[in-house]
Amino acid sequence: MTIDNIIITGNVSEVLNDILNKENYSKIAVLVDENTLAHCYPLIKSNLPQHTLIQIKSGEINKTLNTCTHVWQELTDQSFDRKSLFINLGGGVIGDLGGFCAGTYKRGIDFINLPTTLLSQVDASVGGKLGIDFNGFKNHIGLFQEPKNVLIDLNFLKTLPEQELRSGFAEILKHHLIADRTGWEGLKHKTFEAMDWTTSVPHSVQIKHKIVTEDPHESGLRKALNFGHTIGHGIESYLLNSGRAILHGEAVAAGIICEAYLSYKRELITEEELNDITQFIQSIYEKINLSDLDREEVCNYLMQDKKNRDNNILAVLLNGIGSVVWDQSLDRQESLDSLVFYDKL
Ligand SMILES: NC(=O)c1ccc[n+]([C@@H]2O[C@H](COP(=O)([O-])OP(=O)(O)OC[C@H]3O[C@@H](n4cnc5c(N)ncnc54)[C@H](O)[C@@H]3O)[C@@H](O)[C@H]2O)c1
Ligand SMILES: O=C(O)C(=O)C[C@@H](O)[C@H](O)[C@H](O)COP(=O)(O)O
Ligand SMILES: [Zn+2]
Repeated sequence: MTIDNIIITGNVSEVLNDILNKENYSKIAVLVDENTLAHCYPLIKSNLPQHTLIQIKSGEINKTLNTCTHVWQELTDQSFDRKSLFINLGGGVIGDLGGFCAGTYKRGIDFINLPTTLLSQVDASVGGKLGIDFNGFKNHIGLFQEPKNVLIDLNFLKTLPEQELRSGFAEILKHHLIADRTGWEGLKHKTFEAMDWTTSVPHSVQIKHKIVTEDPHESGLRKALNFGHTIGHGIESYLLNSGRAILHGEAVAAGIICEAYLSYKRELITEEELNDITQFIQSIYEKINLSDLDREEVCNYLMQDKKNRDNNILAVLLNGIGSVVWDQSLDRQESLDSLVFYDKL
């Protein structure tokens, strides 16, 4: 299946080779971490023309400027010029950071995303949001720039740990809640084990692609994709910076419960809809334990959310299932209340 520059294939190596044969890149770099080097690189290696491997350490904790410096240094040492190509072979951390490095090196060189996690296949590789964390704030420094191509191959998922699959599933769930009411009605009765990635990956890619095509730079509609992320990023950032890191999707799942609760409090969804969402998420994700003090700390992080304006926290809430409203002003007490609701589940 192909949507614009996104190709879903069962043979990523061949498709990549075809693309490279049509271009005349001066040099090629492939960015990996230790896991994608071991599990994903073997799937593309034999068909790749001469290239340089650049390796970084895995994990959100390394999505930082220091890691970028290492990448830019390698490109510079090996005289990569503006006709070079950068290939991101990995999950969302590799895609966000590698895309940021490529998009800024000599003011930008082409890059191709080969997403290897469920989360990056259904979300992070699509839409050109690139960046790194700074001073502990998520994606604080970055830019919008589209990859030349996104090549999605479900074969990569065969080696992905189950916890990572569950994390990626949170973004699939988000896509249903913000844009597909009918799909949610079917999904909510399923177990995680019954999920079929061959249908749900293209479905999610279609939803995300449609939104980012309409509003690439997040002036309005694209904020829908941030549902669950106001509180979710607060939880993720706080726990990362206090040495208790959890996965992005795990934080987003908790954020979805909190923001669904806020939607219910504003009478935007019914109690039954809220219950369906919380029960479904509770059946898939372990509860994140947050003390009173932790919840206060999480709320401090909300002040740096990129959707804010004039020091107002502006969240995205559900407006019925399958639809959202954005720029919804949120005060600290409401945010705390939503975290208390989550805690009491
Ligand atoms: N740009 C966007 O639109 C966007 C969207 C959603 C999330 N994100 C970002 O994406 C990041 C999370 O991405 P992620 O969940 O892919 O995490 P990740 O990139 O950290 O990858 C998860 C883990 O799986 C390993 N791995 C990757 N592919 C593998 C494979 N096929 N087999 C075995 N191990 C493999 C990685 O080495 C890593 O340890 C966060 O930083 C988040 O902010 C960005
Ligand atoms: O693509 C988008 O737009 C999203 O918001 C997708 C999110 O799942 C993703 O986590 C994104 O990186 C969050 O963006 P941010 O602007 O809140 O950092
Ligand atoms: Zn996300």
